[in-house]
Amino acid sequence: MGHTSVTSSRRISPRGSPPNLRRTPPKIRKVLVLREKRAAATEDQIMDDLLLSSKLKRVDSATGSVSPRVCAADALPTTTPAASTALRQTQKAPKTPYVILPASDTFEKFRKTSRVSVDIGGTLIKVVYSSVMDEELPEESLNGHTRKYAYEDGKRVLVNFKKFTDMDRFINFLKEVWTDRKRGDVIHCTGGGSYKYSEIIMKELGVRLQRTDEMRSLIFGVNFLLSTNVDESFTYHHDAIGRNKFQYRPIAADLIYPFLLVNIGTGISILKVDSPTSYERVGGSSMGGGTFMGLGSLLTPAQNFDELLEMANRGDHRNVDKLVCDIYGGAYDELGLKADLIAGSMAKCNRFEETTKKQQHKPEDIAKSLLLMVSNNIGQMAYLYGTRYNLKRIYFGGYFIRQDPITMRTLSFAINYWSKGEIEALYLKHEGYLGAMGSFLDEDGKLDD
Ligand SMILES: Nc1ncnc2c1ncn2[C@@H]1O[C@H](COP(=O)(O)OP(=O)(O)O)[C@@H](O)[C@H]1O
Ligand SMILES: CC(C)(COP(=O)(O)O)[C@@H](O)C(=O)NCCC(=O)O
Repeated sequence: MGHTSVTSSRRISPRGSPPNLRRTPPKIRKVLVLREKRAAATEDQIMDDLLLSSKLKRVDSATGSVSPRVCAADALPTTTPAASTALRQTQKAPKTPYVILPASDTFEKFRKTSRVSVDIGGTLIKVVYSSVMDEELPEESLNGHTRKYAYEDGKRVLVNFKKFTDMDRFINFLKEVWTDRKRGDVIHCTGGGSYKYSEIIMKELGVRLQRTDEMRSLIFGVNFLLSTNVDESFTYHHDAIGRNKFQYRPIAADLIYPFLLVNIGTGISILKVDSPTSYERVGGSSMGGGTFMGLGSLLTPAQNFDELLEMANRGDHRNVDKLVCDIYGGAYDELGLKADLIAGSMAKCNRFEETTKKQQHKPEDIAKSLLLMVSNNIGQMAYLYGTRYNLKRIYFGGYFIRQDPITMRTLSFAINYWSKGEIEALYLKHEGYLGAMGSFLDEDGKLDD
């Protein structure tokens, strides 16, 4: 595999091995490292801005038309004044991305009682819960929508998003925030853990559990987010500068379908979605986020996902991957394979030969190679399913993505390269919460008590 590698923009010599940072004179190396660090910090800042503001270019996903940078929340219907919130704890505007529920009979009830949902997957516990917000929102946190709008209807119902890696912490958190819960109340649940941990959850929280099928939850979730949150989905353009790397891709509710959803959690589920109620899981793969974490923890000293990802962002995969130029001495022009394409992931790490036996490889380089290997593979698979079902938009969900530049660049490159620009790779702000969001909304789950 590894046909769709994305490599760093440093130029490689056509008939030699690629330049290596370690061979660069120390002074220049220092400058290069500093520059890379600064670039990474800017990237983080851009990602935060992306999630909390609406100052990015908007290109309509269906028509391709570019719209002015209007505010996201303006597109939401106005809410009616708050009903009694006596039972509810109120809170300040969260610092993380949230969704303000639109006014409709369905959501009105969340003003009066708490609604809590959890998606317990193979790795992470994702919680979505409602809260009432008592203060007006600062302009920035409102995705740019005007102060007037914020004052108008006073209290708002927010949907909050939080993830846990630990069951005890998750339970304790809910005990703290879900203060108005009483016996007979329901916690909405999805994911494998909604079976595995049902008894603990019910016993500890003293509530009943209502289960929604994982795939149904994903579709409900993505449908709600795409149709409610104007700036939910975006594209990633690695070669652009600054904010232009990201473009929002709003889409009219009646044009959302059909699309392909590739959910990258511990493993991968691929769904062809024709409508909120008509969908099919057309494929899957075991080479997902769990693989990146598992192999990453075997092969590097990283202590957690964030460290591993950060390592990958510093690494140079060309030290561990065999490129086309390592085999051909340059490009393989007859097949259109560029010299810097990955020919074999981690192929430079084999210790079966005398010449390579004693070679040491940097963990950063291994982490980068691993991330590229997993993302390339997913990108190509997504493209193949997209083509098979003639779908023009592929939404990527799941906590693996983490809006990471390398991951998004690799996925987008693969889709764009193989489909010759016919299929678009799209990302979601609430990528990791599709399942939890869907079960939050589902009224017809199965009660377990
Ligand atoms: N803080 C984190 N801790 C663990 N895994 C993380 C973290 N952030 C991102 N991930 C990635 O997200 C994957 C889990 O994604 P998720 O969508 O929550 O799947 P699941 O439902 O299987 O838990 C992990 O396998 C890992 O690759
Ligand atoms: C079993 C799962 C649906 C569980 O979801 P997850 O916890 O990974 O989000 C998923 O891991 C998966 O689809 N795995 C791939 C299985 C396959 O080879 O089709």
